[in-house]
Amino acid sequence: MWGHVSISIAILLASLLYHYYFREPASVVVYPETHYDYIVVGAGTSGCVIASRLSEMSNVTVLLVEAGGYFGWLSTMPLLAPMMQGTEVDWAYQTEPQVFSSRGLHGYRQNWPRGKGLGGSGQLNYLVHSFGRPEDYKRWPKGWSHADLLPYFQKVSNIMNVIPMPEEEYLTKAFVLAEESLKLDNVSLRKAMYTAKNGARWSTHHAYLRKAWNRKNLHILMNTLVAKILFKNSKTDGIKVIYKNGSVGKIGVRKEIILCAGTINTPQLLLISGIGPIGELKKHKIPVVRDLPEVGRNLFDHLNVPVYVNLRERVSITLVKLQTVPEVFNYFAFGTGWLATNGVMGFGRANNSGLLLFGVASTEEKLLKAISNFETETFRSLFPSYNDSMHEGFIYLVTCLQPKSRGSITLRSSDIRDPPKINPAYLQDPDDVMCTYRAINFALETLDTRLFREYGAKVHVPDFEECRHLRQDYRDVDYSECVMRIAGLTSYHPCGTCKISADDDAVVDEELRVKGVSGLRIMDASVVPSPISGTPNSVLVAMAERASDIILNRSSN
Ligand SMILES: Cc1cc2nc3c(=O)[nH]c(=O)nc-3n(C[C@H](O)[C@H](O)[C@H](O)COP(=O)(O)OP(=O)(O)OC[C@H]3O[C@@H](n4cnc5c(N)ncnc54)[C@H](O)[C@@H]3O)c2cc1C
Repeated sequence: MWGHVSISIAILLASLLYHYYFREPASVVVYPETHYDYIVVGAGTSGCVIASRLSEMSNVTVLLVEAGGYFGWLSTMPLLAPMMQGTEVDWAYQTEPQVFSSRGLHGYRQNWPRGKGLGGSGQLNYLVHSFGRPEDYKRWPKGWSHADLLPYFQKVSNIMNVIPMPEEEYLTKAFVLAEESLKLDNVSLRKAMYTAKNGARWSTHHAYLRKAWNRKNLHILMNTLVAKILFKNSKTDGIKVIYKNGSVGKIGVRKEIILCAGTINTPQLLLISGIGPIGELKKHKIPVVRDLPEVGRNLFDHLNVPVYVNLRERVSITLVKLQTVPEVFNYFAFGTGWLATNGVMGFGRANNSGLLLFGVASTEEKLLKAISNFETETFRSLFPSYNDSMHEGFIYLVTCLQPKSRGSITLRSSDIRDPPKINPAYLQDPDDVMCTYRAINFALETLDTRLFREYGAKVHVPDFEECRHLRQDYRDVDYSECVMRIAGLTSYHPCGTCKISADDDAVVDEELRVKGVSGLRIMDASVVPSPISGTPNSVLVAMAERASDIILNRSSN
């Protein structure tokens, strides 16, 4: 009898799991209707929030169009996120060769991964949570001040399940305690926060879209590329789409199209649709709908300098420690242990200097070289643990939080399938060099504190041929500059290419409406007007919540 009961329970559990994970949600469609009230382009961090909130109104119809499909199980494990880069769920962009940076990377190009599929880059990212600093928003236009966004930040912290790194961790403790000993202004060294639930990734795909994807008034069209926005007398008429099989279609819109395709693809789509600097449109023989000179400009990103710190004590995460049976068992049975985290233990700031403490000592050469695009010599020089999976240490990712360099997105061709030209112009502004140098020194100062000294923390100084004529010491500004121009890496935070502003030079107004046309808004990282002193994902979720209220003419609740 007990045998039958166990089998029945097993079948019940299996069918529940199957239904939870594999059943196609009712909103997913293959053949869309001819018209919708709202069309949301891109199911990434922002698009999932917008589509979910708009479809709460049962009297409107919403279509969410996404170029990719579902992300696989790998995306659920926080620590394995880098393994998805370069796969079919990544747009796998590369920047143009950089003039002022990236000298230790193949072709002087940075890899710029972007998520492709339900959840977008939020399904590929490292889950670090931050809302930046209140003063960041002083430069933002009306309606987007820190006070305006605060109710949304509070709401989002719950919905996105923001949690801290585990309490008992050695490196976190050393990092947080270091704050007391530092004689720096506005310093804060905190335990890193991230968005996860029961050891698994928690993105807007989970927190918003999954809650909405059985609604009758929401349709989700996957594996479909939006190729162009169509206009009739400067008012949006619909979208031109390319389906997976290559066939082309048109879908009409009654109220609004909301672009949520991200910092790179949103300006690309606008340009191809005839909205952008007239010179760029003419160069590609694109009929002009609206001359908007700022489309694609104002591109900014944080440039991270990886500073490796050797440790004497066994207090970091090494590959050997990760591959033990209890570690793997604890993850799969209880959703705990290092595999359940993103490995980021501390997040620090002192004025415009930023620090992330990544506690994984081992640097798996094949994977990290593939994702960073580092040349072998650069990689081996930076990371003494490249061939030793037991080496103890950690990586400080050091950054200037308010970079001044600005780059651009321009077209390679008028075909949406051709990747646009990405030029972040890292370190073009000399102030960014000094700002990054100060951040490196901030990192060094944290190491000269009690617990880090007890752990035997000692900074590793890379021996780059190009910097050998200089004093091999990060405290030497010329040496630090040399290293940052060779080894600085994207932090994956590009924003700003369709900035919000009340000024004439803006792409969208304070209500996110694209200037000079009607029925078109943007809500994604491209509208962020100036850098956030932290990570952008949670800020975008809050902004998308506010954008939904603006579109539906609701107040915050
Ligand atoms: C590797 C990596 C690590 C990161 N780590 C962090 C972190 O730890 N913390 C943090 O806060 N931020 C992090 N970020 C940044 C953060 O994830 C992004 O800023 C955020 O996800 C951007 O959201 P978005 O809505 O602007 O665009 P996305 O989330 O990129 O969404 C855009 C969506 O639009 C779709 N799309 C694009 N073009 C088209 C088209 N023509 N037709 C149809 N669909 C289209 C895309 O496929 C995608 O799904 C990271 C990013 C990456 C890539």
